[in-house]
Amino acid sequence: MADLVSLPCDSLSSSSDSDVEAETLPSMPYFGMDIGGTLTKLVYFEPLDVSEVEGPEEKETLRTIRKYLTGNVAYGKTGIRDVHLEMRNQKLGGCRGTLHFIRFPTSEMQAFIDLARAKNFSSLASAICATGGGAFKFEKDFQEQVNLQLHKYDELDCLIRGIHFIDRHNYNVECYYWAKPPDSNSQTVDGQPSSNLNHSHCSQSGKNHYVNGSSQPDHSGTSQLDQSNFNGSQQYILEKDHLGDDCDSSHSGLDWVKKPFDFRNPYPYLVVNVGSGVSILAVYSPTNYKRVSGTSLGGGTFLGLCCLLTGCETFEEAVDLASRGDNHKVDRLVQDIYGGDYRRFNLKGDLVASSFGHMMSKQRREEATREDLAKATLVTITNNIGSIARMCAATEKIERVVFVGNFLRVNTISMKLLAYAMDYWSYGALKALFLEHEGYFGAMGCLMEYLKLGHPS
Ligand SMILES: Nc1ncnc2c1ncn2[C@@H]1O[C@H](COP(=O)(O)OP(=O)(O)O)[C@@H](O)[C@H]1O
Ligand SMILES: CC(C)(COP(=O)(O)O)[C@@H](O)C(=O)NCCC(=O)O
Repeated sequence: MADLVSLPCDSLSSSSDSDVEAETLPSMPYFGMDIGGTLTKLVYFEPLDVSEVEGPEEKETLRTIRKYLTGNVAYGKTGIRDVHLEMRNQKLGGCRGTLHFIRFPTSEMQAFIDLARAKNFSSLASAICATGGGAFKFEKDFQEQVNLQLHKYDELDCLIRGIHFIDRHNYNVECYYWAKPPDSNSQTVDGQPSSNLNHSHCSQSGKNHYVNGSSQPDHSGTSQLDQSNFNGSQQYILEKDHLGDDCDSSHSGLDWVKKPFDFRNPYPYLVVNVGSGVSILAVYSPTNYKRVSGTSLGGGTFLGLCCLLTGCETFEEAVDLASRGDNHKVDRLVQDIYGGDYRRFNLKGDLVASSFGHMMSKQRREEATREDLAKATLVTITNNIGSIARMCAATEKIERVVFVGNFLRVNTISMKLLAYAMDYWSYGALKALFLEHEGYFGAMGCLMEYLKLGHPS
């Protein structure tokens, strides 16, 4: 089998395509694989025409693989193709085709290896490109059981490359944010108690004054990176009480609305990758980034704790339970401790003072439902991630914070809470951004490595 096959499509594409570098693509099939702590993500590029491939046996095997992947939306009991994320008519290395996005639990890796053997994958390629911790963990299994080498790439390099590639190729659709509705100051959310956040800083421009003479910053959404309260710490003593009625009482952002964001010139920005655990990166250019922090309290923690506390079995079930719960039955609020607001430091009574703080009471434990426990777990993990992200943004002096990772899948509660928290705690200085392909950027970046595509400009 030849290492390189002639391109099935036009091999020399127009010079205006920034992503074209290689004149020949490596052997098909074209896969990028990200073997994460919980989920394995596969990005499969399906060229429009495979007729140029040499050898009838190879052609047949390629067809079988293509038919299996694109003819199904579910694979076995746990594999899923996210059809809604499919990207058609994409040009990669001079070749047009469709990008498909597939995931399965990493715990099912043995079934995947068995499938690769059954589909005779190694007759087509001697190696697959892989990233994520599992690229290291499962390397020997692939080698011994399917005779496939894993070409390993760093997961954070792949993540950044994948973000830039998909954003450029899904222009105007990929990146979005959650915006507060025009009259958000007067709204409460879905009949829920009004606060889910750990901190509150009400905005009433011109009304309240600090002893150093500065007025409290407003929530206009304009950049205020140099403001003293950027990191949410309260360094000033208030001259007077300012917990007025016009404080935003909707502390969950649940009434916020989705809007597109132009991500063409995003630098510098922070990436908060919420997978099993959380990695936080500061990105300064397409090729310059650093990992600034991380936390072990991530998506795996949410799912693990939820399974323990509620007996649920899946992520979808956990999020659904949370959507019907009330965390205030579980969390202790400022008013549970103060009897009302803690006025001196601007903590409203309905803020969470102590996550799960009510659960020390036997009666409260008996009253809390599975839904309440799921919601409290989701809010606790989300707020903690938001808090750490906010501190990293302050330290790095960065305004845009992009949240990715599959923790955000079907999880608008967390997205809106993060959007709200970023905005509120920073007085509008920080903007939380989100990307449609949530957990697939590592796998996309890995496919780019395989195809030897350059960084999009
Ligand atoms: N179908 C699912 N099964 C398990 N976890 C899921 C699922 N969908 C979303 N999640 C959430 O996504 C997290 C994994 O995110 P991901 O970005 O794929 O990370 P990793 O690379 O560590 O696997 C899980 O911890 C869980 O919170
Ligand atoms: C080790 C990891 C990079 C693995 O990535 P994941 O599979 O969770 O996406 C990530 O879980 C992580 O950064 N954990 C937090 C470690 C810490 O900084 O405390």
